[in-house]
Amino acid sequence: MAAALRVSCSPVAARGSAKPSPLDPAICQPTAVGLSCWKRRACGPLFARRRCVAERSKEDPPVPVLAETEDEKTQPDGDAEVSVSSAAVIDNREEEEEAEGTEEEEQPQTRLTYNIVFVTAEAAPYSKTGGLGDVCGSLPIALATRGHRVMVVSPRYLNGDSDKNFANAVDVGRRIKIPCFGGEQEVTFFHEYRAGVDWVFVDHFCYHRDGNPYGDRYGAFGDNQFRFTLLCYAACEAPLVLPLGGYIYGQNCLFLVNDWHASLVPVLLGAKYRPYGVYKDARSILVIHNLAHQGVEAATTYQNLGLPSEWYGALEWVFPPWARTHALDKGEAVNILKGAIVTADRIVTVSQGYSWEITTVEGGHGLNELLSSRKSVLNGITNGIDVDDWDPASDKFIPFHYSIDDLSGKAQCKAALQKELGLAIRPDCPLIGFIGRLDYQKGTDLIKLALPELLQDDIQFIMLGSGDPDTEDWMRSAESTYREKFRGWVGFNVSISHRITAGCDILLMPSRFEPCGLNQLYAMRYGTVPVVHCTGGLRDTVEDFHPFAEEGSGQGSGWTFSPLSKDSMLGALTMAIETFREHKSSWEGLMKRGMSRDFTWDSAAAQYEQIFEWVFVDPPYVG
Ligand SMILES: Nc1ncnc2c1ncn2[C@@H]1O[C@H](COP(=O)(O)OP(=O)(O)O[C@H]2O[C@H](CO)[C@@H](O)[C@H](O)[C@H]2O)[C@@H](O)[C@H]1O
Repeated sequence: MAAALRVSCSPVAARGSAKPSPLDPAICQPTAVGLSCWKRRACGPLFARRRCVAERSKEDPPVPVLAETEDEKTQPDGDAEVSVSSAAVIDNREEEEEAEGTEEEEQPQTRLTYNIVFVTAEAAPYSKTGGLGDVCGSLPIALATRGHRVMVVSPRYLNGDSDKNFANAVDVGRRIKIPCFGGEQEVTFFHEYRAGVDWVFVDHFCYHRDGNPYGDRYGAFGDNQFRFTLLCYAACEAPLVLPLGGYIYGQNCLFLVNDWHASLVPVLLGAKYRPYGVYKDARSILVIHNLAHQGVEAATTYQNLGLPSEWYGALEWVFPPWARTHALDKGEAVNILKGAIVTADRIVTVSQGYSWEITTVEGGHGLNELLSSRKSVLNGITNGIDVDDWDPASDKFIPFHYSIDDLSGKAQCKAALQKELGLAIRPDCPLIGFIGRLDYQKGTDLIKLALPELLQDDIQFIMLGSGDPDTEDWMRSAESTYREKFRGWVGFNVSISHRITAGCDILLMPSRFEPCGLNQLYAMRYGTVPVVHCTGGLRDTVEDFHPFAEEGSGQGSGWTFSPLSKDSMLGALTMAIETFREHKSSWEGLMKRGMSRDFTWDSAAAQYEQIFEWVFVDPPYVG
C-alpha cells in the first residue's frame, strides 16, 4: 500500500530528462487519429470503417519509425519494402471485407468503436498453453466483428513445431531498437490479417527456442523478464509505427494488457510517452487472468527495464519477513503485475466472483489491499468461448457429431474414447475426465488423494495434463496400478482434449482457485456434466442441480462442492454418479440445460464495451 501511495505522489516522470532515449516519443511526430474517427456512422460498420480509413489518410501521415536500424536508414527503398507487405495485407483485408459485406445486415451494432491493442504472451491458434491463449485468440475477433479496429501483439515463438503457426505472417519491414537490459535490442514485426483482426508478432531471437512460451522441461526460462519487457516496448510502438492495411492505429488507442507479461505497458505509457505528449488520450485496461503469476524479480533488475528511476515505486515490492530467505534479506523486489495494477486506467478480471476474491486475503496473492484500493475501477466479466471451435455438431477432432436435439452421437463419442484409451467399452459405466495444467491451482493433489477411494466404485477416469513433473510421474504410475479404470495422458494435446470433452459423462475441476475456467464451459456445451470446486468463475458458471425445482423438471447444470476437501469432492462425485446411473431423465435434463447455455463471446464483448466507455470518462494515469 505504501508503495502505491508513493507512486501516485511521484512527479511526472522523466520530464526534462536530459537525454531522450531512442524510444523517446519526443522525437515522434504526434498524430491526430481521433476516437471520433471510429465512431459508428449510420451507414454501418464496414462503410464507416472504409470512410474513416480514407479520412485518416488525408489527415495523418504515418508516424516515422522512432529508432530505425542502420539498414533502413541507408536503404532508400525502405518504405517501398513496407508498402509491398502492406499492399498484400490490404488485398487480403478487402477480400475479407467483401465477403463480410454480404452479411452486413447481421453485424451487431455498437455505439462507439475503438482502436484496440491487445498485448498478450499467448494468442491461439498461434500460441497457447492454456486459457489465456484461448481468450486472446477469440475475444479480439468478437470485438472486431462488432466494429472495432483490433490489433493483437504477441511474440513470434519459433521452436520447430510452432513455426507453421506463423506461416501466413509477413515481415512488415519495420525495425525498432528498444533501450533496455544495458543495450539496444532490435525487434521486428510480422503481421497477419485474419478474421478482421491484425495479428502482430514481435520477432526477436529470444523467442526462438525449444519449449513453450514460458519455459521448457528444466523449468521457467531465466530471461522471461527480458522477453516480456521487449514485448511491452514493442506493443507500445506498434500502433505508432506499423502501417497495417496501409494505416497506423495512431495514439488514441485502448490497450488491453493481459496478465503480468504485458503489465509494463501502462507503466511505459505513463513513464515514457505521456510526459512527451504521446498517448496522452490513450487508455489502458489490465485484464487479470491469473493473479498467481506476477513477474516478481530481484529489485536490482529494475535498472534493466529502461524506466526512469523515479518510477521505481510503481513496481516496488517488499516481501513480508516470513517470506525472506535470510536475516539480511530485505525482501526488496520488483513486481511487474503490481505496476499495472497501480497504473492501468481500469482493471478487469475474467469473472465477477474472481474480481471479489482477489480483494480478499485468501485470494489476493499479497495484492489484495492494493486491489481493494482500486475497487472503483475493478470489474469482472465472465469469459466466453469460441463456439465454432467448440461445437459438438461440427468439431473436427471428434469422431461423431451431435446436438441438443439428437444426443446419440455423444454415446458414440464415449464408446470411441473408451476404445481409443483401451478401456472397456461400457455405455453404463460413468466416465469421468480431467483436463488441465498440472499445477497447484488445479487441485490435482486432491485427485491424487481421492483416487484410490473413487476407483473402488465402478467408474472409469481419464486425466489429460502436463506440468508438474511429480504429478506427471504419478499419472503414469496410477495408470499401471489401475489398468482397468484409469488413464493418465501426459502432454498437451488439443485434439484429445476435444475427444475427452465429448466422450466423458462428467468433467471434474477441483481447482483451488479459478479466475474463470474454460473447461467447464466447453464441457457444458458438449453435454458433459461439470463437478467443480465452488470458487471464482466455476461458482459463477456452474449452477447446482436441484432435481425438484421447476415443478419437478429440475434445474442446474452440474455440482459445485465446498470446502475443497477429499470428502466434499467425493460427495459431489457420488451424487453425480448416482444420478447418471439411476435417474436417466434427470441426467438428460442436466446435459441439455448445460448445452443450451449461451457462452458466446458476443455477450462478454458487449460488457467489455461498457468498460471501454467508462475508461474514457476519467483522465488517464499520468503518475
Ligand atoms: N494438456 C492439455 N492438452 C490440451 N489442452 C489443454 C491441456 N491443458 C489445458 N488445456 C486447455 O487449456 C485451456 C485451459 O483453460 P483454463 O481456463 O481452464 O485454464 P488456465 O488456468 O490455463 O487459464 C487462466 O486464464 C483463463 C482465461 O481467462 C481462465 O479461464 C482461467 O481461470 C485462468 O486460470 C483449455 O482450453 C484447455 O482445454
